[in-house]
Amino acid sequence: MSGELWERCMTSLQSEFPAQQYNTWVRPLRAEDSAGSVLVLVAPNRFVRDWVNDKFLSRIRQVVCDVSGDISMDVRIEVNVASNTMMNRRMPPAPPSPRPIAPPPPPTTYAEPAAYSAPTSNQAFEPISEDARQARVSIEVMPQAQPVERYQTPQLELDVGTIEQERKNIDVEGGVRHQSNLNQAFTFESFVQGKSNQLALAAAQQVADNPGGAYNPLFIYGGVGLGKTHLMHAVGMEMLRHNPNARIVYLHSERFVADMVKALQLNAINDFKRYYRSVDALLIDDIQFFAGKERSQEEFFHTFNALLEGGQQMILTSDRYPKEINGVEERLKSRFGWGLTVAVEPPELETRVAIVMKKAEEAKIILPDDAAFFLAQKIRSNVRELEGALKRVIANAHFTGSAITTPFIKESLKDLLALQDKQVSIDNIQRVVAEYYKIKISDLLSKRRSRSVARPRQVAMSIAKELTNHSLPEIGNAFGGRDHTTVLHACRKIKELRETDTDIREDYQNLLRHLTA
Ligand SMILES: Nc1ncnc2c1ncn2[C@@H]1O[C@H](COP(=O)(O)OP(=O)(O)OP(=O)(O)O)[C@@H](O)[C@H]1O
Repeated sequence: MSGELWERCMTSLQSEFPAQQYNTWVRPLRAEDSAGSVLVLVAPNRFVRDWVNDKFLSRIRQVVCDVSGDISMDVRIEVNVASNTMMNRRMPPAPPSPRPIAPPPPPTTYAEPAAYSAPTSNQAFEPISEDARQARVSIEVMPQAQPVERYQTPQLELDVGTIEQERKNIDVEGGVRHQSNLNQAFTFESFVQGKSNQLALAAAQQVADNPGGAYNPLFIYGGVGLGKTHLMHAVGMEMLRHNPNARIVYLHSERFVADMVKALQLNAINDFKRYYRSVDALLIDDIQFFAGKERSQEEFFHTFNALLEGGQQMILTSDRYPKEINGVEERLKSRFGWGLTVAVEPPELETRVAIVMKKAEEAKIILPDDAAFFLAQKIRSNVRELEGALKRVIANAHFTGSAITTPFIKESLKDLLALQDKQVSIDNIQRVVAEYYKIKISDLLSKRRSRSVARPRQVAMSIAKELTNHSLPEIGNAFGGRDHTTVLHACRKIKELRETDTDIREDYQNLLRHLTA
């Protein structure tokens, strides 16, 4: 049986499985050419193999029989784990850089060997002196820095107000000084579990308990402000709890790029390489920012291979599924999927309520249930927005000395809520959806049934149901006098498509974001 047959089976499975399940369990399976009626699938790790064997094997077999036209059902599926040899085959030695970098002009104030004082920002990597390298000294007794040019990389786009730099976790080992940049508030305990994130949470916990194991790299993807960074830090914090000396480095991918550019300028690329290859765990956020940065991708590719071979854990996040990141080399994208890829979805109302309550508890404020519910119902775009709204309410309550109640929230967030109420009318949804799909509003209200109009209409109806308080008959009426059952059908259809069709899911997210921003 051939890989080509499996490709066709995958297409069929993609249309029937929810996207998250498909992406996590089916998509990483590769077919090996095999003789007769045996289909050999290769899973990236034991976890995926066992899960597929347990939950999906009979369905996969059925689909293989259907697609191959084997009505006798005489097909055997074997799921194996990628062997080391296979992994090695898939990791050929990297070709030389296609674009050799011209040596940078010598910096005027740079003295060799470089010596640096303790980091002052949350940058991850700083070259240190040869003396320090040989001495393998601890940070407390590091020789004072010479006045030399320092890395002045831009500040990370993080909530630095809440980030406590973990200077404790700076160590010098083999001449490399590590700084984790972990946010101590982002732990598993402070992460609220819901349907939208339970798989990602379970995977993150597994990685924390068994770093460098079967789920390497762990790739977490999903929309803005949904907890990807939080989960990634939680793994790092948990690993530190198990082993306080673990060298864990978190950084935004822009930081990796900036550090690399500086290292090139300062002729310190070997220090840069040594730094990133000597960690126990490397956590890189928003990997999509590597798009178009070829030299950084090249460097990261080598780092990635070195860490994987060394059994060091990597966790990566992105706003989209690895294969869908444009401007990133194929060889990197395929490597992103070698471990475990999990999605975080926007939380449903109950989870939003639980998150608001948790954040209120952390801030030590009393938030009545109805007030938490009100906030969670009103702010749906993402958790960061929700948290921002709660912070505003808390600040207002401190300032005025008032108790936090639903009327107080309404008053405190008057402008925000007015803006939302104004924006999220059915008229506005129709306008935004029509613009998005480049059709006329009148098409949405018409009787036209072509796919190019019918699908956007269903999307618009479904969003109207989600974002407004209008009843199904009211929504039907607003869409050219349609029956409430048509609206109900549209909502069901779009819900189903959001789980199976990446385009619709992204369209829907984009529209929601736009309408609730
Ligand atoms: N399930 C959750 N439980 C508790 N807090 C959460 C949860 N999800 C998100 N948050 C909080 O929401 C805020 C934003 O989360 P985070 O920064 O992890 O989002 P993100 O997905 O990495 O976003 P971006 O793509 O913009 O980087 C953080 O303060 C985080 O603690």
